[in-house]
Amino acid sequence: MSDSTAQTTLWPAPTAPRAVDATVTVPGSKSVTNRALVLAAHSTEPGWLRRPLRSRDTVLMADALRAMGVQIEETVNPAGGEAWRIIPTGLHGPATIDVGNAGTVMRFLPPVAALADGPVRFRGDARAYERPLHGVIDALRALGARIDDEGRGALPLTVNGAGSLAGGSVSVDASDSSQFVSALLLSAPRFNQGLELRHTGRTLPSLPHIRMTVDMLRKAGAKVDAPQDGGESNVWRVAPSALLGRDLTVEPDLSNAAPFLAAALVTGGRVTIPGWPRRTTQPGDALRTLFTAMGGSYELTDRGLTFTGGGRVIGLTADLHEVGELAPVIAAVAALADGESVLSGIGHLRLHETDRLAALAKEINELGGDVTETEDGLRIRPVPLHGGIFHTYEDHRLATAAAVLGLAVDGVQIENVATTAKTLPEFPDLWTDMLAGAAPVPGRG
Ligand SMILES: O=C(O)C1=C[C@@H](OP(=O)(O)O)[C@@H](O)[C@H](O)C1
Ligand SMILES: C=C(OP(=O)(O)O)C(=O)O
Repeated sequence: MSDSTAQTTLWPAPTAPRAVDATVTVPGSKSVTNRALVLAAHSTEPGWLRRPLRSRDTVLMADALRAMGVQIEETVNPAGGEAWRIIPTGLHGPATIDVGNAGTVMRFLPPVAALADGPVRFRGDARAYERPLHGVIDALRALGARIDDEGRGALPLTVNGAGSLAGGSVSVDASDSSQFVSALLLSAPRFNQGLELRHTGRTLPSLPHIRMTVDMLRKAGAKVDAPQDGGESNVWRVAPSALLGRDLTVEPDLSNAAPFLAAALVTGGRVTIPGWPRRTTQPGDALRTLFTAMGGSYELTDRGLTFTGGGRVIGLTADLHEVGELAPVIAAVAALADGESVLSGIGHLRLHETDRLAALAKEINELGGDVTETEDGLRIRPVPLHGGIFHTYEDHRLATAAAVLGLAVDGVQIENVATTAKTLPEFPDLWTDMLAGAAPVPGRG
């Protein structure tokens, strides 16, 4: 969490003048958009991606695929939002890919590069060089790829693609990140022998994200056996096959809905998120039950999800292993609750955009809070907070968590709120519009 304090722009987080009552249109899912781009690049025919998320992580993904020869044309969707036409071509190097600090880009693309013809070099933000990539690098090597990583198991690296990859059986320890598994599965239909992946680690975080990978692979025509179907636990099998071009409309990013639903909870107000899917693999769907346990209630109708705060915020004891992405905002809500919270199962958050456990504890405590790090999570005792600077360590979810605290605490100043551009560039406007009770942003029909 060390290298981010150079940014000094401060955003005064608005306090909530009253209970919020707003409809907030949340842009598309990062995880769905970036998986869809990879699958479309592997397809045998062009595809459409409607209402994709346009943010730093997804633009990095699109630009990286373009660098390997994929055509991505950006058009306006007559039904609202954007529509990207993806025209797959023979993947090739030489190319240089900037992964920024996007886990999806740095993990999902080395397997794609292994299928490209020519060298593909990967670089990224300073933090990206600290995030683990060993699960992807070691597995690709075992499956036949040539990779120069100076023995680091991390960036920078060059994948010397040969135009095809043998594939076969491999064991992976993905306890650091579920993205190791998703990365290999997403490209596996294109491996000559497909893939049999056995997870050997002690724990496997973010299972909903792996289910999302399997679901999207199947919808693109891949044949996948997965533990979620009651098969052998910890083993995924993907048969070699062609993939279909899809016409896919991206769901709203439910993890990015977290701060807005949190606003309903902590102000005792009401927020509606249009387009909330009835069925989804997104981990953010768990917010319905998690925030209900913290004192709110919800209604899921054709209009979307309406979440209503109950006037008091209850502390939460929960294992967030499957939904770690939600932890920063939940921690902020917990700091405003009327009882202690213990969030566990999220040791892997130390490997995210920043060490999120250390950063949350430090920054909430700087505002007068009482947060301690445990071995695999956080213990949060609510105490009266005061204003101050909340450092964000170039972590979008630290910034949105700080905004939640700012609703109830005067004088919270968020350093570099623009870091929300990683997945939600519109965040400051959506937030102030919500507090003004403004209408939904245009673009989503
Ligand atoms: O596959 C994905 O789209 C993601 C998987 C998760 O990663 P980890 O398993 O590393 O937590 C999640 O936190 C990340 O934001 C997105
Ligand atoms: C962990 C996250 O991102 P990444 O895809 O960079 O891992 C996140 O968005 O919370």
